Amino acid sequence: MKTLLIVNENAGRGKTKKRWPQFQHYLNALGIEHDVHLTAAPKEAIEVARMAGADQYSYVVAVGGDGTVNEVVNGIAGQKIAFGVLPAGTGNDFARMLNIPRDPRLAVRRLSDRNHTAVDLMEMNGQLVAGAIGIGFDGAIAEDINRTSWKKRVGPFGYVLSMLKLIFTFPPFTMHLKIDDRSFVFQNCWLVAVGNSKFYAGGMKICPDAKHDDGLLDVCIVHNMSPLQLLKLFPSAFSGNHVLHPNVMCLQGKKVRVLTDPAVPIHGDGEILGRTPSEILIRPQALTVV
Ligand SMILES: Nc1ncnc2c1ncn2[C@@H]1O[C@H](COP(=O)(O)OP(=O)(O)OP(=O)(O)O)[C@@H](O)[C@H]1O
Repeated sequence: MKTLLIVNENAGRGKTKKRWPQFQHYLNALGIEHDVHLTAAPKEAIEVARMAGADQYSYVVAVGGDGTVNEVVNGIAGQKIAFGVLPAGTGNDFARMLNIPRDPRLAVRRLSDRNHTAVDLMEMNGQLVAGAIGIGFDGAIAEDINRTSWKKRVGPFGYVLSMLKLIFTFPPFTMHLKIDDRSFVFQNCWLVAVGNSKFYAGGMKICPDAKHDDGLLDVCIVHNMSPLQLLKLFPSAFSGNHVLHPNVMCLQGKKVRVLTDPAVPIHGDGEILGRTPSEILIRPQALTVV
């Protein structure tokens, strides 16, 4: 069984370069034969993973964080390849979703078990997303973080800084939402999050009831509140208790359409995916994870 490891040494704010030899030590100790590709630039992992089937690989493992996971998952789409992850990023929400340990020894041991599990994926405009899609305020925060590279390097602190910067200037929007055959209109909407996983931004439980293998999209809408009310609500997103607020609504479905006035930014697992309108579909059990 040929295994390819795609390693992003830049992940984890550059710490993966130092941690990677530890992973390699345990891979060799457990006799996992593998080839290695070290990425030289953003998006390269997509192209490398895209060629993996033609090169006879049965397993492709991302070594990095959620950005690397996203690139590899998109690259192997449509190929008969099982996906694995050795978490080495900052947030590691995909690994958290599957209880994959951060400790290199334990993570490599889990990989060596070769147990397979099927995981749902989301698809938006031809792009696959494994964790969560954020539309509106959340998308604007992701845009701000991606614009300012040092904010990426300070992890969750960068998220909070961008949030504080934007909370008093971001204009809430009108949203027409269609979930399967149900239609809704929300005024003064701050954000809508669509989750396959409950985890986002390094452990925040934005869609706390989301399950990665239930064939459903979980939708969380935050609307009709002042900037100060939103700020007060924010810490409760780490426990998932924000959904108890009367102006937070949770829904589920298989197809979500979002139309907003004005158009607002969208991110998928922290990567910018464009602006509304958007259509998000669930692809049940689309990914085999080892
Ligand atoms: N050689 C490289 N140089 C610079 N950037 C790279 C390189 N290889 C990959 N990248 C980019 O690094 C970015 C960050 O990687 P990744 O998301 O895996 O780590 P992270 O941000 O630390 O983790 P997380 O997303 O879990 O918080 C990705 O968007 C990827 O495109």
